[in-house]
Order: sequence, then structure tokens, then C-alpha cells
Amino acid sequence: MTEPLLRIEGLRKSFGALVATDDVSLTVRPGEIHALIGPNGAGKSTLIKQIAGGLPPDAGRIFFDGQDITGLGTVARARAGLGRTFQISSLAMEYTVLQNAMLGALGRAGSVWRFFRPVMQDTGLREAAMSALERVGLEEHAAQRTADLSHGQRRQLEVAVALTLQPRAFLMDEPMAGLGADGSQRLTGFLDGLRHEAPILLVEHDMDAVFALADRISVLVYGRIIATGTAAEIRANADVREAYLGAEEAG
Ligand SMILES: Nc1ncnc2c1ncn2[C@@H]1O[C@H](COP(=O)(O)OP(=O)(O)OP(=O)(O)O)[C@@H](O)[C@H]1O
Repeated sequence: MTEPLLRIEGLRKSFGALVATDDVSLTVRPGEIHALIGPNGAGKSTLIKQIAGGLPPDAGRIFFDGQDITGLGTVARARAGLGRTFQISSLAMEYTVLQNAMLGALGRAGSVWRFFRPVMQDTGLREAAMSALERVGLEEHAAQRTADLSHGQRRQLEVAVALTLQPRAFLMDEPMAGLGADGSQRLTGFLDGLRHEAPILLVEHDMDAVFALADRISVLVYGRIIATGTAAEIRANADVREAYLGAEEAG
């Protein structure tokens, strides 16, 4: 079996008495989309933050391409090739779409924005940003102010910012949130192809997208993974139906 690119072992995180991540282990293999689903408050975002480096775990280890990255910060992880999209937009609304694609990528790679003008004239970065915008279908909006984009276009721009750094794996926190049926179908098609370039750990509430895309699905309930399997296995899993749907109805 192919070695996983990302491997999480025994991750734990508590907030006071609340165990938000309870001994979580999972892998993301080359070429796959591994979806992480679970009811609101299950701990999905908390887990993504620990993998991205923004939140230190209490215990457990994270390996990326065989290297233990548990002690690295967000910038070092982004530089190592871990790309990320956010649940809440991290875009600078007054900047143009192209400026966001360039500066957002640089910010994640830890570069300082002090030399705004030289950065904007960096042709290599500009080309990488334009090519990322083309891939998500935003090239015609490059010169537009980000504040004037629709909600769906801003989500596409988030993906373009992550793409500009040409990551080797993606962490995506609800990329479909707030997209209409068209937008989420388009993004689904895009992610479908993207997995071959860089595998994706995908947190998503849009179950149509999850079941259409995921090679494997892990179900998180109260901070614990209760099942991991293919879409068919997860659909048929009685524990998942009971715990997930029960908690969702109660929530
Ligand atoms: N910084 C924090 N301090 C205290 N509690 C927190 C903190 N961050 C998250 N929590 C709690 O940890 C639990 C998991 O939250 P988290 O946001 O990870 O869930 P989620 O599965 O991403 O939910 P959603 O689907 O609604 O985004 C929740 O009970 C939440 O209130």
C-alpha cells in the first residue's frame, strides 16, 4: 500500500473539561480525498487547526512525508507543502483579486508585506497567482476589488490563494460553505481533479459533495473517530447512522 503523505497519530486536545480531539489517528494517501464529517461541534475545525499548526495538541504526533512536523509552526508547515483553506475568509477585502492571490500566498509562507510594490512585481509569483486564478475560473476578475466578488467567488479565491504556493497536500475546511448548487458542483469537479496533484483532507457539511468525492470518509463524533471507510461502508455503518444522525437531530 502507498505510504501516506500525511499521518496523524493519537492526537488529543482539551479545552478545560472538554475533550475536543480524543485520540485521533488518520492518514491521507497520495491521490486521495479523505473527508472528515461529523455533527456541529464534533471537533473538525479544531483538528484541522492542529494539523495546520495553529493550535498545539496536548498529545500525539503529526507526520508529513515521513517527517515529524508536530513541533513546527504554521509557516514552516506551509513551506513544507501543507496548503490550507479556511472556514472563515482570510481575504483582504480592499485588495484586488490578484493581490490577494499573491500576498495571501506569501503571508502563509511567512514573507513580510512591507515591500508591497516589489512583491507585486515578482513575475514568478505573479505567474503562479494568475495560473491559480485561471484554474479556479477567476482570471477575468484579477483586477477587481475582492470586496466586489460574490460569496462563491471569494471561496474560489481562497482555493486560489492556497494553490499559488503549489502545496503537496491540502487541508480544506468547508470549501463549499455558502456556495449555491452551481458553485458547489463546479468546485466538486475541480477538487476531483486536484486530488491527483495533491491529496486533500476535506472537512465538509455538503454530503452530496462528500459522497461524490471522497475515497475515504472518517466520521468524528465528540472528538473521536467512530468509523473510517469508503462512502459505501460509511453509508451502511449502523454506528455512524445512529451516532451521527442522532447527534445532528439533537443539535
Ligand atoms: N478555543 C476554544 N476554546 C474552548 N472551546 C473550544 C475552542 N475551540 C473549539 N472549542 C470547542 O471544541 C468543540 C469542537 O469545536 P469545533 O469548532 O472544532 O467543531 P466542528 O466540528 O468544527 O464544528 P462545526 O461543524 O460547527 O464547524 C466545540 O465544543 C467547541 O465549542
